[in-house]
Amino acid sequence: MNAPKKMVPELDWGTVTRDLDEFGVASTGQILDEKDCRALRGLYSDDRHFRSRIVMQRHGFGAGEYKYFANPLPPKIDALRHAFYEKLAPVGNDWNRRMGLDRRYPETLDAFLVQCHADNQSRPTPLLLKYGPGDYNCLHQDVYGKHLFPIQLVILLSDPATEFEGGELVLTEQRPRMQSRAEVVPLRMGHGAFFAVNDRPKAGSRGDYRVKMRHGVSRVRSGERFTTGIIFHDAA
Ligand SMILES: O=C(O)CCC(=O)C(=O)O
Ligand SMILES: [Fe+2]
Repeated sequence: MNAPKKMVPELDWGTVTRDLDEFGVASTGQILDEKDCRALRGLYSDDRHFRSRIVMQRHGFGAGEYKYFANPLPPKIDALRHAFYEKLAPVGNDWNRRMGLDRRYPETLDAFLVQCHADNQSRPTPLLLKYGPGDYNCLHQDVYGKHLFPIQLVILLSDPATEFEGGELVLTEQRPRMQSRAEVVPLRMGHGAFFAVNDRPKAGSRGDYRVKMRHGVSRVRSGERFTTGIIFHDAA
């Protein structure tokens, strides 16, 4: 008999934490199989799953579109959001301590969301993004109010070998009084990356300093690219 398929894969959290600390971004390895990726992509055209649709060009965000999932979230997304939050909360707490911020994150996502909801940050933020030829996502930060969890996740739902060209995930790190550094994150279908939402501490020769991160997507040169984003704070 086959064992039931686990909803949440085991990740190498030691490596994830180390890469997040050093670079502000960490590859996850495979999180979703091809069937999961196709199933999530398949939800895009059915508006019952979503609370809103954003056409990026209308807001100057880039080109392409995305939709925020409505509650209840797809079970897979909800399971990953809960499980990964618990692994990342200690990293967030360590970052805040090193940046001199008072905010500490509770152990569970539900406890954190109670805090968000108490201040009217209660709209779910996980989203599905769709890019066609020529589309791109300008460098940005997913901040939706005063409650902010400092790390988020994106998972690629299309196959870069066969389904699209271009469309690389790009991150920039802005250092105080220095030029910005860029990082391009190669992703495979079903693989993802954790990255800093905005500020993070960076270890320097004279202690920690604060760097500002932004993320975006370079121009899709051909084909269609889907991703799903898991942000842990809810939105106002
Ligand atoms: O499509 C991507 O790779 C990035 C999407 C994004 O901006 C996000 O998930 O917050
Ligand atoms: Fe984003």
